[in-house]
Order: sequence, then C-alpha cells, then structure tokens
Amino acid sequence: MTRTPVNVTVTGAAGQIGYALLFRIASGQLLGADVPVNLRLLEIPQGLKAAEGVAMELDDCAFPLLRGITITDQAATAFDGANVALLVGARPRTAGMERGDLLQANGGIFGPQGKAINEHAADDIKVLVVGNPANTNALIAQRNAPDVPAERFTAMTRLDHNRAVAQLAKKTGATVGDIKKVTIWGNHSATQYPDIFHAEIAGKNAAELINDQAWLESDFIPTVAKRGAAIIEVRGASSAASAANAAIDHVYTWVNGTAEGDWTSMGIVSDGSYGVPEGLISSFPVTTKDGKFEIVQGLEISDFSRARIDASVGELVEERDAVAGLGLI
Ligand SMILES: NC(=O)C1=CN([C@@H]2O[C@H](COP(=O)(O)OP(=O)(O)OC[C@H]3O[C@@H](n4cnc5c(N)ncnc54)[C@H](O)[C@@H]3O)[C@@H](O)[C@H]2O)C=CC1
Ligand SMILES: O=C([O-])CC(=O)C(=O)O
Repeated sequence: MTRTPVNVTVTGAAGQIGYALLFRIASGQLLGADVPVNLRLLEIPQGLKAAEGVAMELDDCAFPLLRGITITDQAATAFDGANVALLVGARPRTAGMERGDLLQANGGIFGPQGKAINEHAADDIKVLVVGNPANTNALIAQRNAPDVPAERFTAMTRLDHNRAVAQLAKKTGATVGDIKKVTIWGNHSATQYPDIFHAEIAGKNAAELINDQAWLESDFIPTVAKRGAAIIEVRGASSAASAANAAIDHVYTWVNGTAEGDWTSMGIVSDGSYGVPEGLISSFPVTTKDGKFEIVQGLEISDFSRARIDASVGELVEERDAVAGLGLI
C-alpha cells in the first residue's frame, strides 16, 4: 500500500541537533520504517545557506522514504500542512548562562511559531519543543495556538529520562532494556526530579534494590539533572546527538505506543494530576497508544518525592509568570 507522506517540520534545521536529527527522520526512525516523509526546514535567514547544505547531504543519502525537502525562513510555509513539528531552533545556553536568562531571548520565537501552527498546520499536528527552556517555550507556543488541542504541544524530557535509565544501568550492572518505569517530573532544568521509586530493574523495585539513599540524593539525582551542563563543560557544546536521539524516541513513542509494562516521560499540559497546576507544561509519567497519551495515575508519592516535584513545578510557575509578565502568553 502506498502511504501518503507525513509532513515533518524541523526548526533550527541548520543547527547541531538538526544535523543529528534530520538524517534519522529521513531514514524512517521518527515514524516508522514504512512511513514516507516530507521535510520542512525552518531557519532564520542567516541559517538558510547551511540548511541548503544539509539538504544536499540528505539528497546524497538517497533515502527511499524521503519524498521532498522544503527550506524556508517563513513560518507559514514551514508549518503549512505539518503533521509533526519539532521546534528545535532556539538560542542554546552557553557556559555560565542560566536557563532563566533564556526566557526573554527565546520567548519571541515561540509565540509567532505557535500562531503559524494554529493557522497552517494539519488537523492532526503533534508538536515537540526541544529548544530551551523547553517547557516554557512549549507553553508559549501552545497558548498562541488556541485552535489546536492543548495536548498536541509537548516538551522534551525524554533525554532526561534516557539519562536516568543509563545511570541506573551503570549503577546496577543491569542492561538498559531491563529498566522500566523511570519518571522525570517537572521542568527540563536542574530542578527536574528523576524518580526511581516506581522504577523496576529486571522486575524488582529499583529504589529497594539499590537501597542507597545517599547515592540517590548526592549522585543519581544531581547527575541526571545537571547532565546538560556537564556535557557543555566537557564537550564544549550542548548535547546534540543524544538530544536528537531523545527527540526521535519521544515522537516514535507518542505515535507508536509505549511497551506493555513500561511508561515514558513527556512534558505535557497538566490536567491537575499529582497537584501540578492545570495548564502548566510539566513532565509526567505517561503511557501512549494510538497516537495519544495518558498520565499514569495512582502512584504513591512520598514526602521526599513530593518536595522535589513541588520545587520543579514551582520553577515552572515562576517561568510561566515571567513570560506572562512579558506579554508572551
Ligand atoms: N530539551 C532538551 O532536552 C534539550 C534541548 N536543547 C536545546 O535545543 C536547542 C537547539 O540546540 P542546538 O541545535 O545545539 O543549537 P544550535 O545553535 O546549534 O542550532 C540552533 C539553530 O536554530 C536556528 N534558529 C534560531 N532561531 C530560529 C528561529 N526563530 N526559527 C528557526 N530557526 C532558528 C539557528 O539559526 C541555528 O541554526 C537549544 O535551545 C538547546 O538548549 C539541547 C539539548 C537538549
Ligand atoms: O543544558 C542545555 O542547554 C542542553 C540541554 O538542555 C541538555 O543537555 O539537557
């Protein structure tokens, strides 16, 4: 059967995440090995030439699933008929720069893109915001797209999720595939809370198996939460291949579903679950099926976990209030 190509828009296509992402999308890893794609690359005018170069290389891969590439600096063109939008283009954090400083710099990008999605995207549009501060950028885009169902706007915490899984594997000697039900709560920032109290390692409760509160507090949580800064420190540039990998994982899981007995972490519009104020874009444990997700309900939250979730959610409230103060939402 010939499938209609899916229109995938990528902003910041000429950046370092873009370079690690586009070839994987075109090879079928974003949506599936039988799903043809049209790529729509949005860049700022200064980025267009480099985007042309990436498109030349995409051509040279002769990907059977890649049906077309459009390069533009016009959001209306880039989002026209978009089914999936990966909002990557943003100002990356550089050494010593705090995430809060990024709000103003990035806020102006995501309002107009939200409006363009509202006006031009396909009815089934799914949006993943990668560009930092991802949760609040997603909130800005979502609030600027009142006609699109709010649950179609998501922010990426899958990199944090994958980092947490990798650290658990390292600590216990288990394989990554044995680790299930890790949760990232809150903001994609240093306040995030990677929660292992419901996680399982080869079917056993991870927190009980490890049984090392000191490691949890002084090693695991800060290692996962500050990994972005650690990569910048060591690599001299922010995470790119691992971020692109997480973006692929996020959309693939959203579209194709979580495995039985597992869940993932996504930044999504809160419905008030777990005391997270309604409307904030915060990370939750979710299961996905048939292109839809549901928050995993009924998890017992200890005082230890509650304090950490509240701290990260508190930061999201501050970011929301800051962008509201700037008139961005
Ligand atoms: N959520 C997450 O887990 C992660 C998020 N990030 C964030 O992803 C973003 C991108 O990172 P990199 O690719 O390394 O940055 P980069 O600086 O290499 O690339 C960004 C690209 O976006 C373009 N751009 C800027 N404004 C644009 C606009 N209005 N429309 C279209 N394109 C625009 C730039 O010209 C540039 O080519 C950063 O904000 C970074 O902090 C990075 C790693 C993980
Ligand atoms: O910290 C940064 O700027 C990049 C990032 O989001 C990450 O690697 O998690």
